[in-house]
Amino acid sequence: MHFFRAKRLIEKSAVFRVLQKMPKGAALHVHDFSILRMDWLVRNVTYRPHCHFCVTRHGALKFRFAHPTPPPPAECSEWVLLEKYRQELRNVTAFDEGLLRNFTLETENPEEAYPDRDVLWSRFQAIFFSISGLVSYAPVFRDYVFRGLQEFWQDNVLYLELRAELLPVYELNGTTHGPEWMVETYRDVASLFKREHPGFVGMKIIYSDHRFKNVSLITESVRMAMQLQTRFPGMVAGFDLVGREDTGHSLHYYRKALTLPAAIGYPLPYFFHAGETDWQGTSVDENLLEALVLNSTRIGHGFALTKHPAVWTELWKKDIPVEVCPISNQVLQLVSDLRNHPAAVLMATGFPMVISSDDPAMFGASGLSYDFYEAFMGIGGRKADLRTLKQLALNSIKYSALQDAEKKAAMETWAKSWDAFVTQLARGRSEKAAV
Ligand SMILES: O=c1[nH]cnc2c1ncn2[C@@H]1O[C@H](CO)[C@@H](O)[C@H]1O
Repeated sequence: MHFFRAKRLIEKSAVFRVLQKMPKGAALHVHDFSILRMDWLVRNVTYRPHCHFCVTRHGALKFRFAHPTPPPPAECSEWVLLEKYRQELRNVTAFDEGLLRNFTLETENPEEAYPDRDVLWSRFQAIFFSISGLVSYAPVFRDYVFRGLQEFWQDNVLYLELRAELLPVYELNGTTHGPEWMVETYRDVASLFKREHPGFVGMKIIYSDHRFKNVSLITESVRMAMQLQTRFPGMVAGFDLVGREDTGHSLHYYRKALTLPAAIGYPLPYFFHAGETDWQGTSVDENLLEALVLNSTRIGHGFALTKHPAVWTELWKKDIPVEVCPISNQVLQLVSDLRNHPAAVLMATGFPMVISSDDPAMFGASGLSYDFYEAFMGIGGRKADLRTLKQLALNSIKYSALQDAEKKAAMETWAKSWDAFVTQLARGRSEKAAV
């Protein structure tokens, strides 16, 4: 059953409630602006003063906080002050519900709404475009990151690695901040969160750029990744390329840019998206081979991996895990049957993997529990049990970009909460048995 239809049933299940309480370790594959439930953007952010919107030629909503009202952008109608617009509406609730629908891919009938990947990915990109005007406003950005961490922490996740594009963040007067400011802000917000939540380990950034850019732009980004990592070694874990893989450039196309760090003797870690497709034989498949050759630390998705036994074997030898994101694959790659997800083959053979949620807010999910549910009930098969779950949680810390000492500490923290979780689970069982 498609996740959009299964969601309510999942939430009612006893398995899901256990998974929510389970210490899941780390979220290693999540994208910057989709870590926090979208309803916060509607209920909180769009109600802040000076929020403007306009409608682009393609019918997408664009947002901007500004004072005074700036001239409209080229692709847009006039800016409308949202506060004023709402005052004139008869039914604000319906408007807000419409906004929320605009901010997620959720729908009753996904097969009808998204007949193919083109329709789906253009909606997906349009949502990122729309919400970026809200999240990239400096005061919102700080709150967004804090609340995003909170959402994962409440879901019993103690550490995150975030694919972040580090696009400019703006202030009310129109001034903007660059990537350094953003990494500093991520760092400061994460340490504030850590201070307030003992047991939380922190977060790192995987600087990511879009694979529709040409090789010279990506060369600049690779340089930027090295600069950022040199300046913030504890915060910047490495580099990745994001965006739709089959219409974007291949890793091979970027070869010159991506081999630059090695050529100058700088070991820049890579965390490539590769093989995020169920259609064999495209350059997306070849990205797997290229990711291996480029020494990727982990493989994002690796959905196509089982069709390439030689790459599969090599990755295994080098202990390079795949980051499996079941709900994302179902929604974005139109995978209908998660029991036959390639990760089921990988898991049955013991290939290293971690479970992550990619863009939970986009899919109407949150944290990691929904994806763990799909991994446990679908991918893991009939015999998946507490040991399976424990291994997946352990893997998420083992394969993280934490340094050895940090990793050891994270492992200890996680192990304590795991023991408490298992004790509680056993107590629950014996209480049930006594009734
Ligand atoms: O599953 C995915 N595969 C490839 N790119 C993705 C996926 N999810 C999100 N993004 C990309 O990440 C950017 C935000 O960091 C978005 O622009 C989106 O295109």
